[in-house]
Amino acid sequence: MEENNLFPVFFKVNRLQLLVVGGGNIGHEKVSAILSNCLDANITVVATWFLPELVTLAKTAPNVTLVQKPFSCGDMLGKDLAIAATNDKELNGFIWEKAKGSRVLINVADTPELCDFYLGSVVQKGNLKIAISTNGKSPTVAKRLKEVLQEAIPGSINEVLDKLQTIRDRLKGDFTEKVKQLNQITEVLVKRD
Ligand SMILES: C[C@@]1(CC(=O)O)C2=NC(=C\c3[nH]c(c(CCC(=O)O)c3CC(=O)O)Cc3[nH]c(c(CC(=O)O)c3CCC(=O)O)/C=C3\N/C(=C\2)[C@@H](CCC(=O)O)[C@]3(C)CC(=O)O)/[C@H]1CCC(=O)O
Ligand SMILES: NC(=O)c1ccc[n+]([C@@H]2O[C@H](COP(=O)([O-])OP(=O)(O)OC[C@H]3O[C@@H](n4cnc5c(N)ncnc54)[C@H](O)[C@@H]3O)[C@@H](O)[C@H]2O)c1
Repeated sequence: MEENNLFPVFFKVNRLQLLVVGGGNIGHEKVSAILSNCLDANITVVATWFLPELVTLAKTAPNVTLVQKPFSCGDMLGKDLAIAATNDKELNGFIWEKAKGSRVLINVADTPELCDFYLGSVVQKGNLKIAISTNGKSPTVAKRLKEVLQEAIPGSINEVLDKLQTIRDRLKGDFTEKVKQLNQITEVLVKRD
């Protein structure tokens, strides 16, 4: 079996600078996926034309800038993450080269082998967030699994998290003692009878 070496992390995209090149279906899909997690994400979208839905969406987000022009190397300046989502594979490869030259992490939407990271399918229940990846095998399965988990996890999980945070802040004792107590309190979450 092929190895799955992906290491999941959760980015604070309102503290990073993102570049998306391409404003068609995929550019729109990626920007919309980011904004549904963080409406104040900092995103510059560079494209020769934009899908009207993306123009409408950008108006709802305070830190999204649409720049209508062909991609140029300077667009990579000061960026932390980039997504190449144009319909030109050769151009996407060129954007990848520029990102690597600037040490910017990049996702090339049509070429998983060139991706430093994948976008995940995201389950959200208040403060709980679960990101799903199929190692690029089937984003559709990731989407379906998201639907299953979204249904299965009760909305009350957010209250549980809030209460646990209060308890966590109140607990006295050294670190080991706190961890022991938190594990005892949360044992019910995994108990089967
Ligand atoms: C999870 C999600 C996040 C997001 O984008 O928001 C996501 N794709 C989603 C949906 C989706 N994408 C595609 C379909 C159509 C059916 C199909 O082709 O399967 C559907 C389903 C649909 O839309 O119903 C087509 C597609 N996707 C990629 C390629 C290129 C290739 O594989 O070569 C092609 C073919 C292009 C072509 O043929 O032209 C590549 C990638 N897509 C990824 C993520 C990364 C791997 C994630 C993983 O490890 O599982 C990766 C590798 C890179 C990346 O984009 O980060 C999002 C779920 C949204 C949700 O949760 O609702
Ligand atoms: N990762 C995924 O989830 C996924 C899913 C489906 C398709 N894809 C792939 O993604 C690619 C994009 O597909 P699409 O449907 O969004 O295409 P599209 O035709 O809808 O949009 C293309 C975009 O690229 C821009 N563009 C083209 N040349 C440019 C340049 N020189 N500078 C700046 N912008 C430029 C256009 O202005 C436009 O906004 C395709 O290769 C497709 O196979 C990826």
